[in-house]
Amino acid sequence: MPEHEPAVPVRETAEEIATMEIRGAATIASAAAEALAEQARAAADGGPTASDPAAFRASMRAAARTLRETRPTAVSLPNALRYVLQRMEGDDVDRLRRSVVDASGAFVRQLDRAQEDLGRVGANRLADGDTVMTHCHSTDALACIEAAVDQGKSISAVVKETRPRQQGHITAEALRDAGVPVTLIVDSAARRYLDEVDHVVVGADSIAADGGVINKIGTSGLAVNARERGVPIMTAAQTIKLHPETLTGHTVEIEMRDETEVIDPEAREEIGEVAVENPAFDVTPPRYMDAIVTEQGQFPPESIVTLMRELFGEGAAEPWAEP
Ligand SMILES: O=P(O)(O)OC[C@H]1O[C@H](OP(=O)(O)O)[C@H](O)[C@@H]1O
Repeated sequence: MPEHEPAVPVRETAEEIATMEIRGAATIASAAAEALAEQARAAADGGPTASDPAAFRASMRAAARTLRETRPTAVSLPNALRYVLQRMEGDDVDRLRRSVVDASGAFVRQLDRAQEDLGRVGANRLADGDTVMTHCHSTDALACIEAAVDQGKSISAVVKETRPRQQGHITAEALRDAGVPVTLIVDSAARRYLDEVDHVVVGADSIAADGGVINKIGTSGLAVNARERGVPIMTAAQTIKLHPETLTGHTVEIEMRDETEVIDPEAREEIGEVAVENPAFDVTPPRYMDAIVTEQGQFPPESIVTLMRELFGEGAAEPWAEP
């Protein structure tokens, strides 16, 4: 089987995911599904892949591998690739192309619907007059707060800036646009402000079979503090965040990012011989999380395995693997 260089839009999307120009687990998933549709169009358009179904399929698998290799932690990415590639079918290139483009469109529509549905579920947990605390920027978490506002509830927010990349700024802007009064704080002020907060709402990049929540670094400390203060904490996560490989004992790889996100080169030079580490995510044990809110309703973290089995079976196929 010849090596296939993915089409330009796939390489561009992969680069944007790796550099976090495209970021957030749900956004990464829809960008990856759309990139596969672009690959299908390009592969059907010319060259050996346009007339050879086997070459077309191989080019789709190669594109999926390129996208898969960008970032390791958010399972929404491989789940998106699986969804599209498992629906690739047909004996000729035209049918194959159509099946990929249709599956990609269906995936993205499903993603949007799921976010709307989970938003309503999460909103039901919030009461009029509540103050919520957020961590990082999660479109699933925002959907819950925005749905509560749409239900006519008055909600305020304490937004953690979320070092090192300060995605909290994106959350602050989004909430401000939704008419939510926002107080932006540094991460280390979170415990102090928990006394003024009714709910903590976070997203997830992956959810493990034991109910462990893998989310932006700092989530686990926030959850432990919230429990100590008696503030309920929920994770808003569409079911594409469920990590099927954890059903068979695999752990979720935590992405380690570059030290330049933590410290600028000049300060680094001055500090000299010390190690700098930059894990992007951590794991919150299920006992510190009150609920996982999905488009299928809310679940105690320990029971999420039942939903995972129902949706993903016992394993996780890798339809992008080389034959
Ligand atoms: O899918 P949605 O809810 O938008 O985001 C889920 C999570 O993805 C983000 O990761 P990163 O910023 O890509 O590292 C954050 O950890 C956020 O909580």
